[in-house]
Amino acid sequence: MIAPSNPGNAASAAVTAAAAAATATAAATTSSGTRLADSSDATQRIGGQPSQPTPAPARDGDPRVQLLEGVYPTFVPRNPGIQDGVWNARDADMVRAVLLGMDLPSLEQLAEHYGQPRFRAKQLLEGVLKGAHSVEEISTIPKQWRAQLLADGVRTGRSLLHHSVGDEDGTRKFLLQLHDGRIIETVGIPTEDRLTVCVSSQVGCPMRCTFCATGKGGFARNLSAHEVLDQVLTVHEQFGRRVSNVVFMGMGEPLLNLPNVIRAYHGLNQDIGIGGAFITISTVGVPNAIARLAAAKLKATLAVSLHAPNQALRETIIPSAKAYPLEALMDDCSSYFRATGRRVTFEYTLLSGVNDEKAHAEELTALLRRYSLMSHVNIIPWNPVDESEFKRPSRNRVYAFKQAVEAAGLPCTVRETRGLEAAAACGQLRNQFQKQPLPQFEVPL
Ligand SMILES: C[S@@+](CC[C@H](N)C(=O)[O-])C[C@H]1O[C@@H](n2cnc3c(N)ncnc32)[C@H](O)[C@@H]1O
Ligand code: SF4
Repeated sequence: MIAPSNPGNAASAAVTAAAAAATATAAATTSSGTRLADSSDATQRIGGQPSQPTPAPARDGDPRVQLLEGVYPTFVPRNPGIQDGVWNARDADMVRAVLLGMDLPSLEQLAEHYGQPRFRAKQLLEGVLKGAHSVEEISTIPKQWRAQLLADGVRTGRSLLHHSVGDEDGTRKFLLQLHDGRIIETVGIPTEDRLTVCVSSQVGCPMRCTFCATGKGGFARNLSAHEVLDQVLTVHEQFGRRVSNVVFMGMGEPLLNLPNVIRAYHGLNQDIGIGGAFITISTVGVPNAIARLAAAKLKATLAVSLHAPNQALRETIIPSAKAYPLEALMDDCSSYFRATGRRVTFEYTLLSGVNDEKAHAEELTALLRRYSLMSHVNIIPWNPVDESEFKRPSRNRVYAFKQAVEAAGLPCTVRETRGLEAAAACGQLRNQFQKQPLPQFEVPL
């Protein structure tokens, strides 16, 4: 593991400033021009309660990562404040409750708080999973209680469908408007026997990879677990079909939002019924985070966005690589494999004339073989992004690269480009609709 490039305090101060900037600009504008209040203000006023300061999230581990995770509050997290089996929830937590993503014990405590029998907790959960967008629509619970929950500002956690586009190959991209007016992208990718959802983990992304439309669009905040689950429920509803796979390959860097990603994983697994092996978490690399992911003992597949076989080239396309050198990243992948026994996938976005030479393929396979990770290479031909100087490689070039990787004995696939991706790379559609530019700032990794 590398040493931090910035002393902790300086890094913390920088990220705190970034967090404050994100919060200060949290008021957003809808497509119709209506200005929406920052949701933290809105929740503080719910139910006529006096303004309450939002509780600071717990910060264990690396403060550089933790501070970004805490950019935005998670309302009632899974197992909130449970210590020795007792939930020390305050009334203020109740009025901020979001049902989606709460686990059964927490929902039971919510029911008890209102003097309702425990079995009502299951009715709340099932109501939301079956498509209730508002507490009012959960018809299995008493009408009077519904009114009370509504008055207290208890939300289901569902977003508004803002816009959607479809392609003839069946892929559909959805823009979802969140509680605070911000917009995220989610994609449903159907095949005969699968429906995969490509979920976002953040509003924007602070990593600023040079070839990525999301990276160019700035960063606002982390998503809460319920905002990830909502994306999957939306795709399920829109396609009228069971979701089989979830990939964290939409907007954002999941390992900068690890607690919420882990909570979302458990919700996907336990509430929505998606097997852990059918969930993929993709990362460009965040110091200390891969070890924390290993410690969470998920069955998900780890996909690492490598995109270059050496440090010098990687730094030119991924700014955060300067703070997290390739060797340290590979050491962490190796430790992850030893700790979990799970194969790591390496993603390689192929950029014409930048990283697509045969020599790059050979260097890549030599690197992966050195770490003997049972790795698998997934080539992603670059999808054009407006105002970008990169070029998409030709089909011949893509398959020549694949052949060179396979010739060295490593399994390699090419990610099929669906029509929509070719027309609008990840993050680009959202950039067109998020009228208010998001702040740009450095992640002091
Ligand atoms: C959007 S990122 C999200 C997950 C995570 N932040 C990461 O970088 O792995 C998912 C994958 O999409 C790739 N990607 C981003 N923009 C792309 C583009 N315009 N064309 C092809 N792949 C792209 C990234 O390199 C990454 O491997
Ligand atoms: S590729 Fe991933 S890490 Fe890089 S800017 Fe895009 S979303 Fe963020």
